[in-house]
Formats: sequence, C-alpha cells, structure tokens
Amino acid sequence: MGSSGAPELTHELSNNPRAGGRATILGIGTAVPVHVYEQKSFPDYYFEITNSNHLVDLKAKFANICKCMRNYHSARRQRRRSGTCTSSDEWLRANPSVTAYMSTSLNVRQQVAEEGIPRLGAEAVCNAIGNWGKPASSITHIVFATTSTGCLPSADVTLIKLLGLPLSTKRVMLYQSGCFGGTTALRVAKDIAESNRDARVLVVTSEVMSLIIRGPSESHVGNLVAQAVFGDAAGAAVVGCCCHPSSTGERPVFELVRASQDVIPGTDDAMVVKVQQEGVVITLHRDLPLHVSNAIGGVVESAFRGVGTTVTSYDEAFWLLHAGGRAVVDGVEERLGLGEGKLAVTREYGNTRSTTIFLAMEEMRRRSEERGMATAGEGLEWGMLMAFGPGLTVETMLLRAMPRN
Ligand SMILES: CC(C)(COP(=O)(O)OP(=O)(O)OC[C@H]1O[C@@H](n2cnc3c(N)ncnc32)[C@H](O)[C@@H]1OP(=O)(O)O)[C@@H](O)C(=O)NCCC(=O)NCCSC(=O)CC(=O)O
Repeated sequence: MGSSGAPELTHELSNNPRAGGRATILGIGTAVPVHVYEQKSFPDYYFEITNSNHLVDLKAKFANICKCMRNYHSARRQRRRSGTCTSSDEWLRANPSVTAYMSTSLNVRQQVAEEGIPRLGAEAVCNAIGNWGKPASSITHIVFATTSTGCLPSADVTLIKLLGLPLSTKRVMLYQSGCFGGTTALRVAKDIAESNRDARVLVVTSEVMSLIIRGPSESHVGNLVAQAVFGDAAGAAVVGCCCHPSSTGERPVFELVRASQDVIPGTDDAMVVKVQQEGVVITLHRDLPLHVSNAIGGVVESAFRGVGTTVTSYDEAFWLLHAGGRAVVDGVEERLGLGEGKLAVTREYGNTRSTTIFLAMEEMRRRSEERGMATAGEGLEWGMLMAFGPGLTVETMLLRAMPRN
C-alpha cells in the first residue's frame, strides 16, 4: 500500500528470463495518416460535416474542450485521421450514417478500419525495422494490438502479407485492447522474447477511428469528449533479448524490466465501449481523470518497489504516460509530484489509443539523441511507461534505458 492511501493494486508478474537476459526494445517506428485536422478549426469542421451547426451551445462547449486540447498539445501537433481515401472528407460526406449521432453504419465503418489498420501498421513497422537495422526476415513473432476493429482474418494476417513475412510467423492478435493495448503488447512480447532464445518479436499497434466518428448529441457529452480526444496513428517496436549487442550489431534502447496490470476497483462505468450497429459507441465518465489519479500513487509505488532501482525521487526517472486527456495528465502529474517538463513528451501528442505510448517513446528517444544525452530516456537510467483504459485498467512497464554508446 502506498502512502497515497490508494487501494493495493499491483499484481506483479514473475520475471524469470530464460532466453539469457531481459527483453529490450531494439527498434521503434511510428506512422501517422496524411489527413490532418487542426485542433483550432476542428469544431467548425466537425459541426459542419455532421450538419450540427444548429446546436449552438453544444458547439461552444466542444470549442472549449478543443481549445483546452490545443493548450495541452504543442502547437506543432495536430489531430490526424486515417489516410485512406474512404475516411477523407469525401467519404464522410458520402456517408451521412457515419456523421449522424446514431445511425446503422457498422459495415461502412468496418471497411475503412479493415483496410486502414494493417496498412498504417505496416508503415510503422517499416520505420521500426529501419531503425533496428536488421532484415525483416529475422522477425519470429508478431504481437498486434488494435482497439479499432474486430474482424477475421485478423489484421496481423494482412500485415504479414503486406510485409512479405513468412506465413509461419507466430502471431498474437489483441483486439479491442483499449488504450493500454500497446503496453499489453509489450508485456506479451517480453514474455515471448524471454522464453524463446533468439526470438525477435514485432510489436504493432494501429488505430483508425472510423468506427467511433459520430455526430454530437446534447444528451451524450461523454461521446463529444471522445470526438475531441482521439486520433489515428500506428506504432511498432522490435523486442528481443540481446546479450551481446556488439556481436549482433543491434542497439538496445530500453530494457523491459517488469510489467504490471491492475483493475481499479469500482470503476466499471468510467469508460464504456460498445460495438453496436451504429459503430463503436464510447462513453467517457467525467470522473475518469479522478479515478486514474487516485489510483496512480499506489500503482507506481509498487511498480518501482523491490527491483533495485536507484530512484529515490520520481523526478530521477523518465516518464512515458498515455496521453489520455489534459485532465488525466495534469492529475497524474500532480499526484506523483512530478517536476515541470517530466511529462513533456506525453503532452507533445494527442490520444491515439494503443499507439500513444510509441509516439511518446519515439519522441523521447529523438529528443535525447538530439541533445546528446547518455540514454534515450532523457539521459536517465530508470523510467516508467503507463497506460490505462476500460476496466479501468492501469498497465505499467518499468523501463531501464541502455547507455547510447
Ligand atoms: C476533455 C477535457 C480535455 C476538457 O477539459 P477542459 O479544461 O476544457 O474543461 P472541463 O474538464 O471542465 O470540461 C468541459 C466541459 O465538458 C464536461 N465534461 C468533460 N468531460 C466529460 C465527460 N466525460 N462526460 C460529460 N461531460 C464532460 C465538463 O463537465 C464541462 O462541462 P460544463 O461546461 O458544463 O461545466 C478534460 O476534461 C479531459 O482531459 N477529460 C478527460 C478525457 C478522458 O476521459 N480521457 C480518457 C480517454 S480514454 C483512454 O485514453 C483509454 C482508452 O481509450 O482505452
């Protein structure tokens, strides 16, 4: 139990590497779609394309929420939607069932997701493999997470065909995994890598919001918040145990030290996601940020405990937090007493569900390299990756940044 008074949450996973070492991230890549919507002009766009300009008060509320998102994200980041022609303006205008608040539309939405998810994922994979520097044929396993669809044959099958990977590549598909799906995928990859000598596990997340885009309703502000918050992106990482990097020519970036996953008691209604004839309907409860911040102290304390880290203050660690929304990030920062700038990379990007942590991770690595820091974790050794989603589930991964040289 943490001194925060939060409920005892963390169920620690065993950590018994059998592949001769701990799993590490050996390459990272991301991809974002070509369609960009500026947060500033998004309220005008969204109310126009959903034929809702008559809902004047609701539009003002939405504009306020988006304004806050604009302050929250750095100006150079925008929200993005799938680059497929079908989720362009043309597609939205041609499909009023998608832009209505509630209209039967699952089929038409699903087509966009089915095509867009593996394609965007493949772009991120190519970037991750380029960063890794080894041939794609060295990949032995894939763990693919998406919250954006649920069709079979699954997105990982399409992905291996797009990439030309052997059809014998061993796959794990995590559908409807929530925003913590990227962290779950890393946990599964860690277990695979540490149990199979020479395994090289490709972790992929890809989120395309075609199933959740819908018009506004005065009686469903939780949906409106979801419309303001979420965007599309894909992330990828190559994970493997690399005991002798000098002989393999690989460059471990972050060691995956320990994983945890916990459900916060009494929070079933905080985030509810239903697959319906009308698409995926998301309801976010206004207390969600409070639930996360109330629980976070206990979760983080347990995650750091007993592994021999040198961290005596949370500011001595680097932080990769899922960018849930302004209120969530501010709440976590305050509860953990983090110093200014500790969540800077989280604030740099919006919420792209399971992909968010990869955008943050890549950004941190990029900044650290640019500044000549000793590790990709802002020059620090220990760090915490944290994401949350329906359940409410909080998932963490304790990271150890490897020296860059
Ligand atoms: C949306 C915000 C950025 C807006 O911030 P602001 O500072 O502008 O203002 P605010 O918080 O006062 O909210 C503005 C108005 O919206 C209302 N409001 C906010 N959130 C609401 C909700 N979930 N349901 C109903 N109403 C809500 C407020 O009461 C207020 O109404 P009034 O004007 O009447 O007073 C912030 O509230 C936020 O970050 N909320 C958390 C978003 C969230 O749930 N993220 C998790 C996504 S899930 C995820 O990431 C995991 C996953 O997908 O798996």
